[in-house]
Amino acid sequence: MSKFSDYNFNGRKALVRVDFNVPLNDKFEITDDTRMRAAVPTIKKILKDGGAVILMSHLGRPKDGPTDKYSLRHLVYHLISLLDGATVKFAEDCTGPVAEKAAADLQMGEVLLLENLRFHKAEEKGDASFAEQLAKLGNVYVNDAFGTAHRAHASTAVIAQFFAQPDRMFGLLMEAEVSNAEKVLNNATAPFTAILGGAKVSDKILIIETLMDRANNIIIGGGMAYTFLKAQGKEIGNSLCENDKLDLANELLEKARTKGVQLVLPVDSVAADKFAADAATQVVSNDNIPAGWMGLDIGPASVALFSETIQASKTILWNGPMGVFEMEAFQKGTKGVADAIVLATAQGAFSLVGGGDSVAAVNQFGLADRVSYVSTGGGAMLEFFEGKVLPGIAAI
Ligand SMILES: Nc1ncnc2c1ncn2[C@@H]1O[C@H](COP(=O)(O)OP(=O)(O)O)[C@@H](O)[C@H]1O
Ligand SMILES: O=C(OP(=O)(O)O)[C@H](O)COP(=O)(O)O
Repeated sequence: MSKFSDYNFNGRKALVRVDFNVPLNDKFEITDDTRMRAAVPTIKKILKDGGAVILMSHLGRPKDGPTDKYSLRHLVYHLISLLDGATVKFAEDCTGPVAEKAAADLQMGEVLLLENLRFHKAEEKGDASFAEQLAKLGNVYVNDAFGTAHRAHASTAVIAQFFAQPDRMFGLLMEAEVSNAEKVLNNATAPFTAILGGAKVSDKILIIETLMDRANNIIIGGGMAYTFLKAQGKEIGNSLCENDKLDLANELLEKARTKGVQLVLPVDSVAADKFAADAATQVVSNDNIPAGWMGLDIGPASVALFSETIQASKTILWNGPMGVFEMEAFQKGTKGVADAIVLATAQGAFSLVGGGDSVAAVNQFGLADRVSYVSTGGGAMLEFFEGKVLPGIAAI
């Protein structure tokens, strides 16, 4: 496999898959640019060599084609500033005549950002002819999207077959992420605690079973917890829940018991009467969320319970906020868990925090430099720790 730093991009148009799936607020402002900053060294090296860069990414999970909310156009000005004023052009589509003309007109030293790949259903389907159309835009392929390496999509995995060696490779971010994750995986000291939360329940619940082979403790908070609580017969009101995963949740609770893995669930929640920053709130025990209310954060007793396990751990892996930390009323749980991880780290534990929103939370609290490693990948990092070869890595 060719090594990115040894490759000379002079005169070449590099098609670079990045993960620019950054959080945006309702004014389309970027609230955390970690993933963009993390891709800058790769982009700069190609430009410095005398090459041109064509960036491909997804943003969010658009369901019905092009929508302004999910347009990568919102990222252009910030990208220009991160690249010290380099020329950044934008193509309104990632394939077809618009993209082809923009790529053909692109000059060496310039950057072209393509519109959201997921505006085409073919991307997530891993459609080979869509991948081939993307591949035609450049003459070398660089995968720097660690955060999306667990997806077998057209731009992350299928596209690689259209580039022969040495014209396909990982970028600097992907190299660094994989090497760090390998180091942690091979040197993890017990007790090993995985902390899961967030809102991508149907995806990430599937990871728990394999994680049980590695982790001594699995803490489950955030939106992920309520499927487990409901499976235990608790009243969760309108909290986030995957009703078709209730049996799986019960099986996982049973497997944890059999394997001697401590699966820790929240004991209380900050319940809200609506999903809004100005909602009425109350702290309730988790068997008692009133009908019509929803758990939007873990409560103080849960923070204390989780902190105890975290502080007794030597290796800590965290993906998924404990609540809707974007709203002030629901950020105490995430902050409390972050504080416990920082304390454990100061006492010698190795802590790895990953995922677009989890990293945004840690940055928001000013704690990013007090954990051992911040990863751009959430689901990707978890699947790596399951021992899987991620499709984006295998394809290269
Ligand atoms: N109890 C909850 N109910 C609804 N959403 C939640 C809850 N707890 C956390 N979230 C949301 O989960 C989102 C992050 O989930 P996810 O994408 O899985 O994390 P990451 O991006 O770190 O991998 C955040 O936007 C947060 O508001
Ligand atoms: O944000 C991401 O993953 P994460 O929420 O697990 O950190 C990646 O950009 C992948 O996005 P996806 O989960 O919509 O495929």
